[in-house]
Amino acid sequence: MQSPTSPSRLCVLVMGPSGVGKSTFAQALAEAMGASFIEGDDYHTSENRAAMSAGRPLTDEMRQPWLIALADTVRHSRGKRDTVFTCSALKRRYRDLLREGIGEMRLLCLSAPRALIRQRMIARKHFMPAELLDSQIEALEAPTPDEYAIMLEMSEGLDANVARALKLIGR
Ligand SMILES: Nc1ncnc2c1ncn2[C@@H]1O[C@H](COP(=O)(O)OP(=O)(O)OP(=O)(O)O)[C@@H](O)[C@H]1O
Ligand SMILES: O=C(O)[C@H](O)[C@@H](O)[C@H](O)[C@H](O)CO
Repeated sequence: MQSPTSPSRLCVLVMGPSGVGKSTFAQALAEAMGASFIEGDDYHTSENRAAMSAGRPLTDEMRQPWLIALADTVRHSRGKRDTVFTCSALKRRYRDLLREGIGEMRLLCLSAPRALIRQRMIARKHFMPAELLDSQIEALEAPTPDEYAIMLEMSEGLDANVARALKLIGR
C-alpha cells in the first residue's frame, strides 16, 4: 500500500497569482516531462466561479472544498504517473492542506510584474477578472525556505523557463 508521504511518482505544483501564466507554463512543462497535467481551476465549486466572475475574492472557507477536491485528484494521478498541476496556492496553509492530501511535491512559484499580468488578464477570455489581481497579490504568502520552492520569473520567456525548471527538478 502506498502512503501519501511515500509516493513513487514526481508531483509538481505550479503556483502563483491568477494570470501569472501557471496554465500555460504547466502544460508546456508536463508535455516536456511526459507527465499528466491537472488544471486546478477545474475543481472550483460553481459558487466559487460565480463569486470570482462577479469580482469577489474567495475566502479561506470557500477555498477549502476546492483544495480538498484538487488534492484528491492529484493524489490519484501521481499514484500512476508523474503529475504537474496548477493551483494559485496563495497561502502557506493552502499549500499545507495540499501536502496533507497529496504527499511530497516540488513547488514552482511563478512571478511576473503586476502590470504585465494585468495586461495579459485583460487580453484573455476567462472567468477571472483583472480587477481581482490586486487581491491575489495581497493574499500571496511567498514560499518559505523550508518549502524548497523554485522561483521562476515569467517575463523571461516560456521555453527558457521550462528548460530551467526541468534542470532544477532533475528531469
Ligand atoms: N510566456 C508568456 N508569454 C505571453 N503570454 C503568456 C505567457 N504565459 C501566459 N501568457 C498569457 O497570459 C494569460 C494568462 O496565462 P495563464 O492563463 O496561463 O495564467 P494562469 O496563472 O493560469 O491564470 P489563472 O490562474 O487565472 O487561470 C493567457 O492569456 C496566456 O496566454
Ligand atoms: O485562490 C484563488 O483566489 C483562486 O483560486 C484563483 O487564484 C483562481 O483559481 C484562479 O487563478 C482563477 O483563474
